[in-house]
Amino acid sequence: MSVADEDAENPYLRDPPTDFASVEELSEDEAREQVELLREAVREHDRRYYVESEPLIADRTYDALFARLRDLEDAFGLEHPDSPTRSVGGEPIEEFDTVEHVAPMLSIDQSGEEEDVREFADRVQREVGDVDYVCEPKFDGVSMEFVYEDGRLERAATRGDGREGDDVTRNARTIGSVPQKLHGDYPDFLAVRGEVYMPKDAFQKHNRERIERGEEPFANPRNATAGTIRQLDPAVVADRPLEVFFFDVLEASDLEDSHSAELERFPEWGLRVTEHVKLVDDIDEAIDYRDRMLEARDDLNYEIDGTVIKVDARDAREELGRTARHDRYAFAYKFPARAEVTPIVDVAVQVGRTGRLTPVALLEPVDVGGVTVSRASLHNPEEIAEKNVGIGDTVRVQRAGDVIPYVEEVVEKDGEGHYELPDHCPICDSAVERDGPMAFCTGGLACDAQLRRSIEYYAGDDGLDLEGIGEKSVRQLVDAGLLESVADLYELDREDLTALEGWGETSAENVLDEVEASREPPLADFLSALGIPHVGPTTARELAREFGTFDAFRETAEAEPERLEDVPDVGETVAKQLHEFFTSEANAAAVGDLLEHVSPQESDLESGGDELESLTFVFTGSLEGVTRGEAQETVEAHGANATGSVSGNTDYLVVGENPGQTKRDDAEVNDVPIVDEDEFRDLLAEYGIDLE
Ligand SMILES: NC(=O)c1ccc[n+]([C@@H]2O[C@H](COP(=O)([O-])OP(=O)(O)OC[C@H]3O[C@@H](n4cnc5c(N)ncnc54)[C@H](O)[C@@H]3O)[C@@H](O)[C@H]2O)c1
Ligand SMILES: [Zn+2]
Repeated sequence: MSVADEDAENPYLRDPPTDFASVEELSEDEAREQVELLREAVREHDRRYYVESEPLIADRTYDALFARLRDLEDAFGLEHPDSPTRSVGGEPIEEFDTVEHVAPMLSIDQSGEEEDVREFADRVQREVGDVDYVCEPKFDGVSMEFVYEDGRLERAATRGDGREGDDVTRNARTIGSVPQKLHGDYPDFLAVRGEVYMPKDAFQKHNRERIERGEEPFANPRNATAGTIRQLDPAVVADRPLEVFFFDVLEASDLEDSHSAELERFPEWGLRVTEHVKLVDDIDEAIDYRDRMLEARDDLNYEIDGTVIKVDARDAREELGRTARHDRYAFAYKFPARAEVTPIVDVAVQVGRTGRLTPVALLEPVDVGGVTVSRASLHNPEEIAEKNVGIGDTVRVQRAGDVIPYVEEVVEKDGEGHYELPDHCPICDSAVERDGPMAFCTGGLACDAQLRRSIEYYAGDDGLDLEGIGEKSVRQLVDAGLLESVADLYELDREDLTALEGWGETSAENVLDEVEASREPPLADFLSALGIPHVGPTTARELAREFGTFDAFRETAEAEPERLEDVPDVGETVAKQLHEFFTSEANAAAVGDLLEHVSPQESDLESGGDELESLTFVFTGSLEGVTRGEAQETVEAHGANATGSVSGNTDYLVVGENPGQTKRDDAEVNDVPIVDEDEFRDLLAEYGIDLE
């Protein structure tokens, strides 16, 4: 079954409900059915959360689904050993060796309600009498096992499914606070549990760099940590600031008789422990502790999502035992979600393709409409001034549709005045100029950010769609000095490419083939690929239809821009943009360079009929008799759309030699028919269209 089918049937995958009718209102059959769907959905959420580090839903929502599943299983006697309520989420992933843990690494029973905490304490009291509790922050990071033999770090593994995890020892060795060797009088054998995390300030700094480099920032420090610890290249891990707090002994050749005594020895051995550990002698104090930590939360340099209350004495712990999912001696008292209102920690500046600077607020992670966000757009300097937003202010964050969240208003003003954009570009240091409400870097293609984005755009979906040339490879090529202009794409050679890290013969060959095949692009694609502001694929198609050749179009744009306004989609602003683009010396030179390598074809968009109207095609890989561009042009000439990426609206994915994997995956997911070149030709023939 494909994911698309699952989505249609399973209501608990995307935007699931969090309120449920009481379990008594369900018939047994209904309960069974809901349990099945919930299990399937929870497994999928576990996979996305633990394996992909890209959850689909907010933690609160997940918790609600999980609680519902458990309630139904309890109420209708539907417990089953394979249910996700009976295990710890997160299958190990293939790229790492799988290792079995010294002792099971379980989850913790948890709730945000005081009454549940008291119920936990009552049960402990009933089973083992009065106890002391150790209270600790509940770190929101990635749980790991560390095994020391004769004081040496032998192994570090992720929690995985609780029994087996991924061996990430090489990565863990790059974390400064993970000792390679223990000090003092350590036990011969020691397996400890710790939480690896990214400190908040380092997270914001790292996200800031990602934003400024044009990469997708991480949603929150936990995702950043999970994504980092599973990096295959330890050098990448070493580059990212991770830390660890150790918080439990899993097993040791020599054990103290209480958890607190154990924790006291950790620092002697060189194992880092939070200073916030507190030993208390009743549950009221443990509840007070949580309330105090909730207040202290924003002042800590690490994310915590609650506190953990643990029975201190080892014999009482053992008597309490464990379920398949959690140890019964501990309980997590969770914090409420931070909602929509949050402080701005810093501002990063993103430089776009046209040099436009977009200030992005870096936030304390906050829940907005069920999704954790840690950055929000501030749009432009004028808006910042109007809203009077500054670093340190507490703001309300909103999301509109799927676009990135934005800062709506200041709720609490911390200082005076508002954030001012730098007067030099953070990437290339050229002067920044204001144009109306917006600010631009004047560096042009001398600005690495603009250069990279222009190349990405040229090679992207709205441009010539060169597979294998994306954000990551462009950065690599620009950093290596191989691309100083878009036109340099056509000067790449095999030796340059294979010398780059991570490039093999095949990937180099594929990229060179793609570039080679793009030398005679359809005019519309070429116009769109130039990345002229306001000229996307649709407008480009209209322009191509109107002018037929690149030269005819350019001459008009240079000399008679008013005439451009006759073209559908083109108004005064766009006409002016086009005129400015082609009369700018830098752009004229860049286009001139490109035209040394590329000859846009004369457009024959007018010539066809509308036989294929309402169909959308996507092409991948190289076709035999024609270039991909020509095939696109042909279907477009007959009224169809040709787009760069597969979605639910795509009708056919046409697959040639060396096709891209992403498009095929997307087609599978969206149930889009995949056809090869012959089938494609047959299809056209049915409409009386011949592909030359
Ligand atoms: N959004 C989603 O789709 C999704 C999917 C799966 C899980 N989740 C979220 O993950 C959480 C459940 O995951 P979990 O099973 O890892 O539980 P958890 O992370 O909430 O709690 C258990 C973990 O707490 C950690 N921990 C931190 N500080 C600790 C301390 N001082 N002492 C002991 N342990 C400490 C341990 O490493 C342990 O792995 C829930 O909050 C759930 O919402 C979300
Ligand atoms: Zn710049």
